[in-house]
Formats: sequence, C-alpha cells, structure tokens
Amino acid sequence: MLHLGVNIDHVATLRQARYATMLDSPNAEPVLLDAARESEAAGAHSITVHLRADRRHIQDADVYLLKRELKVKLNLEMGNTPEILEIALKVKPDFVCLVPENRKEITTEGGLDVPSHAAALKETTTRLKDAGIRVSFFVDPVRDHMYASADCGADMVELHTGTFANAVGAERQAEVVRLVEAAAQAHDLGLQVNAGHGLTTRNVRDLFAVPHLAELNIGHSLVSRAITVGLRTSIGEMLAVMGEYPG
Ligand SMILES: CC(=O)[C@@H](O)[C@H](O)COP(=O)(O)O
Ligand SMILES: NCC(=O)COP(=O)(O)O
Repeated sequence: MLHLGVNIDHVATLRQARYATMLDSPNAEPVLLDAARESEAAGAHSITVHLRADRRHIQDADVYLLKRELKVKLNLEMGNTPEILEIALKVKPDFVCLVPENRKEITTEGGLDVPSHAAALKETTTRLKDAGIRVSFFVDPVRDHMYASADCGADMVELHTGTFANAVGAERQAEVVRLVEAAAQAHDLGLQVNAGHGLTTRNVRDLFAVPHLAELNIGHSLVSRAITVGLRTSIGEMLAVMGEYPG
C-alpha cells in the first residue's frame, strides 16, 4: 500500500503571513496541530514538516509539539547544517529527510548533490541513525546519486518529482523514465523508495509507472485544495487516487 505523508508547511506559511512567531499569540492561526490532527483523521500515514534555516514557515516549537502530540510518524525535512541537526537530535523525529536548501529559493529546487557532499552527509546520517532516526535523502533520479545515497548509509531516498510535475507531454514521459530507472536502482540497493514535490491529484497517476514506491510526501496541493473543500476532503481525494497505485 502506497503511504501518504502530508506536508503541512504551508499551513504554517499562512500563519507566518501575520508574523505570529509567538505560537501562543491570539493571531497564531491557523493552528498547525489542528491541521496535523485533521490529516491524521483523514488517513495520513505520517506528517512532514520542513524546518528551514530562515524559519519562513515551520518554527522550532512546531516540531517539538508535533513530536509530542502526533499519533502517526513525524518526518522532519532539513538542510544538513549543524544548527538544524542539533534540533533533530533533540526532537528525535521518526524520520529525517535531508534536503538541499538555498535561502533565496521559493521552494526546493532539486535533489541533493550526494556524491559531492558524501562525507558530510555520511557523518550526519550516522549521527541521526545512532539516535534511532531513519534517514532519507531527497534526490534527483540520477544513477550516481542512488549509489552514493546507499554508500552514505541512507535508509531511504525520496525521489524529487518537481521536474516531473512541471513537465508536460514528451518531457514528462522522459522524466518518468528517469524516475522508473532510479526507483529500480534504489530498490536493488536496498533503499526504501519514496517520492515527492509538486504532486497533485491531476498529475500523480502519471507517476504510477514508477515501481517500488512506498510513500509520497505531498503538501502544497493538499493545503491549497483544502481552502475550498477542507483538509479531510482534500486528503481523502488524494488517498483515493493513490489507492490505484499498482505496486
Ligand atoms: C523538500 C521538499 O520538497 C519540501 O520541503 C517542499 O519543498 C515544501 O517546502 P517548501 O515549499 O518550503 O520548499
Ligand atoms: N518532499 C516533498 C514534500 O514534502 C511536499 O512537497 P509539495 O507537495 O509541497 O511540493
């Protein structure tokens, strides 16, 4: 069964639009924990949050609160920096997904360059795994990056689907081929295969040619759709489509 990790970053984006950095201030809405609970009630298998260095959406206190209150597993996305690593080691989420981060980007623009940063990634992965945290690498569907992820000790890869989501026609088909090959390689290397970024109920069926998928992490489209139909319906619609995955 294909699992859904609901990314609630952009619930916090709306809260931060009023700079409600004091999470107990009267204008700190929407309440992130309410969104997490709605997601759980809708059938989310895990909750994903990205604690960015610039704290543009998720705040440190959110991560501690979610870890304490969630019934489902917590997946923390983070750049490989000493500051965020120390927080991860204190919070002890169930999973960490290491992602590239660029302060000026509007959203995550691609996967980690694993071969170029192998030593640093390996060291962080070891520290996280020693703390009992399963580690995922957010990667583009590139052969070398699958091998390098396994070499660094990652348990999982999350295949970056942003290029897939932005492509149309033949370009999307070409990206699907890359994702199919990368998923097969990662699986052969013993890595759990996840995917995410830019996925919607309109494009996700095109991804179903990719084998071995265990989990999709989806946020922006679910939160956007929730504005008109509510989070439970939005997540329910996605889970219904994901139920068609043949794997
Ligand atoms: C790594 C990733 O794909 C998610 O974190 C996604 O980027 C949502 O967060 P942002 O929109 O802040 O990038
Ligand atoms: N890692 C991808 C993720 O968590 C959600 O990405 P998006 O659906 O918000 O683009």
